[in-house]
Amino acid sequence: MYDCQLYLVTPPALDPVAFAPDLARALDAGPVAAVQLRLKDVPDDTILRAIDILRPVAQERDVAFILNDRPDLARRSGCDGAHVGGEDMDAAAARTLLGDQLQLGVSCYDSRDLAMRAGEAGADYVAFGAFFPSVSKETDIRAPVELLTWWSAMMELPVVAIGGITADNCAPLVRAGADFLAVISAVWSHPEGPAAGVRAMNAAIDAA
Ligand SMILES: Cc1ncc(COP(=O)(O)OP(=O)(O)O)c(N)n1
Ligand SMILES: Cc1ncsc1CCOP(=O)(O)O
Repeated sequence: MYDCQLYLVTPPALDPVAFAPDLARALDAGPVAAVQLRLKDVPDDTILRAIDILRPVAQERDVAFILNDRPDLARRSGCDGAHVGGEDMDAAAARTLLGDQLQLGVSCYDSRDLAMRAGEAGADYVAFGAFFPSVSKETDIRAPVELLTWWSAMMELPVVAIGGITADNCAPLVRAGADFLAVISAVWSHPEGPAAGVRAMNAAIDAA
């Protein structure tokens, strides 16, 4: 059995009030290690309102609540951490904004160099991807599975795999040493609903 856990990233353009019961049902179908709130191109007060509504749903279930892109807002709103990528800020700047206590995740795409530097700058996990074509985010990057093998053989720091991951294609990522599988559509667009999506992903992780 591999030690790999599910990491949920929220779907785009969500209404937090309508989404909260879906999130609760998905987490109750767990285990889920973390939820990342990922809202793009919206004002700060929209992000803060979504945090107010959704953060307790995760934290009451002992699921870490991570904010995408905005370590500054994460720190002042009770989130457990923030996730940043190359277009947001570098890992050291994010660590400074978060302080010592909150978790920092850093997107490293398919770059070994970015990952090494993120680790040195105080990341709590590095993320590689996209591993497969994603309907949720356009990207030409295709991270090879060997990146996970290389990282996990060499480093203690946890590694997240993201991008087009489904119950049908995740086994090689689990076997290659991914500590977390981050998904959007495999859960939120599952034909039988998000709880079924969580159950299918966890069954596939267990079967890997
Ligand atoms: C867990 C995780 N990994 C990677 C990403 C992608 O982050 P980024 O490259 O900053 O792109 P956006 O998500 O901001 O579009 C992520 N969000 N989460
Ligand atoms: C945020 C992000 N970064 C790389 S791919 C991706 C989207 C992941 O969503 P999905 O699991 O639907 O491919």
